[in-house]
Amino acid sequence: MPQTLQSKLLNKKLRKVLDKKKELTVNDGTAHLPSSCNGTTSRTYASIEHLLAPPLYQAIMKMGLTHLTEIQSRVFDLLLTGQDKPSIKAIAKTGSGKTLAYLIPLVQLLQDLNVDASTGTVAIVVCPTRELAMQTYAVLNDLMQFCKQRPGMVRGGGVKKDEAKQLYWGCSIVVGTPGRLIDHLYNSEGFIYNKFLSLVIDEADRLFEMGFEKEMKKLLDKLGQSGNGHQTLMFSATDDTKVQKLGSQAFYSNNKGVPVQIIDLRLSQEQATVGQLQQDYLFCPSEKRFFVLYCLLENLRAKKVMVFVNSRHSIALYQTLLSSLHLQCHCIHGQMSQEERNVIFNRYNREGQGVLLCTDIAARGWDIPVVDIIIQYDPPDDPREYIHRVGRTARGGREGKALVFLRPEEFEFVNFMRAHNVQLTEKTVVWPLLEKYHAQDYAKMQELVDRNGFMKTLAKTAFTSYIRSYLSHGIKYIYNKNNLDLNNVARSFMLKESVFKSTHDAMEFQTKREKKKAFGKQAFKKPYDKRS
Ligand SMILES: Nc1ncnc2c1ncn2[C@@H]1O[C@H](COP(=O)(O)OP(=O)(O)OP(=O)(O)O)[C@@H](O)[C@H]1O
Repeated sequence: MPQTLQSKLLNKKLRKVLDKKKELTVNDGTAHLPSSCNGTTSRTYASIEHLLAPPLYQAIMKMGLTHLTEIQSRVFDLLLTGQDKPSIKAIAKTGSGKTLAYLIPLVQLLQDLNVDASTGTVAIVVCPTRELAMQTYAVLNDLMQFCKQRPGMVRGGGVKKDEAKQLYWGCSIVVGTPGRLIDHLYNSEGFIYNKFLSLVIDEADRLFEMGFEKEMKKLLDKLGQSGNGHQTLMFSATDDTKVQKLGSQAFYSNNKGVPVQIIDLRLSQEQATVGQLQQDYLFCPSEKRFFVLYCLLENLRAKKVMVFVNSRHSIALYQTLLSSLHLQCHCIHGQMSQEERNVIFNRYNREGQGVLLCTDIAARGWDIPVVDIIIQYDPPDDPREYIHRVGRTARGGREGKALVFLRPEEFEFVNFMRAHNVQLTEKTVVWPLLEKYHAQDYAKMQELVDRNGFMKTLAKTAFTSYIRSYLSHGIKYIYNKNNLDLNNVARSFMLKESVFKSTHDAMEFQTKREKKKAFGKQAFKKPYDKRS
């Protein structure tokens, strides 16, 4: 499709500004050098003031940013100073400041082009979860507080009509989740994006995985029809060869000759996670898992803790049991209503201590202030998910701890993670002390399940979900069903014995359930609500 006159003019204007900037750029040779402790380089925002429009610089100063992080420095060199407007694939560790690395150049782009509400949307940021979209939108709002343009947000769970109205009034940058973005691109007449220039895909490896790939294809197709040729900026802390193919299609489907640059900060570093993160594992037999979790949480009452659990049923069970002993926990999972999710997300964000029981919807991108420790009670799906989960702590140069529960039979996990550049150290459990101080209270929780029919049903459902998720785990040689003693597993769900006679029975049950899910009415009800 030929370029429109308007977009040509827009690109010409942009090139002029960029040329001017190139002349002004001074590389003092100190960029990218790590500074003392807080994860930033020695390069300051003051030293790049000339590359930034006054309203943007003013906002950056108000946000208290002084130094650039390495990823910011590398991305700005390409997007703020280069003559071309390249597409970028950037991989940098969790908490390294990727959000500002892409948002600052986008806001600067608006100033360079002097766009206004009538120009429509010039840039779109896609995020895999609603909370991540909200968080990114909040940072964007801060950055644009002195700009004349307005940002917008569209996400599952939001009021579609209000979002459409907001788009109609003109949002220069729109942050959103894929399903809702597609919805507006196809159905909202007031959504003007014929001068669209930049697409950001945050948590790119997640967004090109199964489950999102169809939506992403649809999104790219639709944006491709805008005909201008846009840059694509992909960011993540991890990469995956399985999804690389689809990801590279995003670069080339509508780039109209836009060059592609790769920034992979992992190559220069031996560890996949940040240095100030202490990572431990503990061996714990199946039947003792919840007992040990309870003891840990008792001892961590004064800390801010996130506990990753693989099913919402387990979350419901553990939350009820723990609160019966006055150990209050927040919980968040994909089946909660959006309002509930917002309330919990905001409350946990504000609190200085407390426990959040969560599923993997909280694994990626969440920037919660000062989480002290991440506990992976149930196993992560793969090394990438492990890296994102532990990345919720030790952010922005701060220190943090992470602990993963392993059954003794799962010891290979340690070597497996070492092969993925994650070093774990063993934490020993002093069993006699735990028994001495906590066994009595634990017995009270056991009694609660024994006596209460509702709790027993909850425990059975949680157990069933755990077994199903264990049996479908991708790393079979580590999470091996053959060495799973179902009765012992049942004990950590406060049950006397397993619901199934064998793992085979559990598999059968799983198949029936899945068939029902695939062909039942529920499967078609809310296609975009299920994952996020
Ligand atoms: N230049 C900077 N100076 C000080 N703090 C910064 C800077 N850049 C980012 N931060 C802070 O560091 C924290 C982590 O940033 P951000 O959320 O962008 O990380 P990320 O790389 O996107 O992490 P993830 O991969 O987990 O999504 C945030 O609290 C952010 O405000």
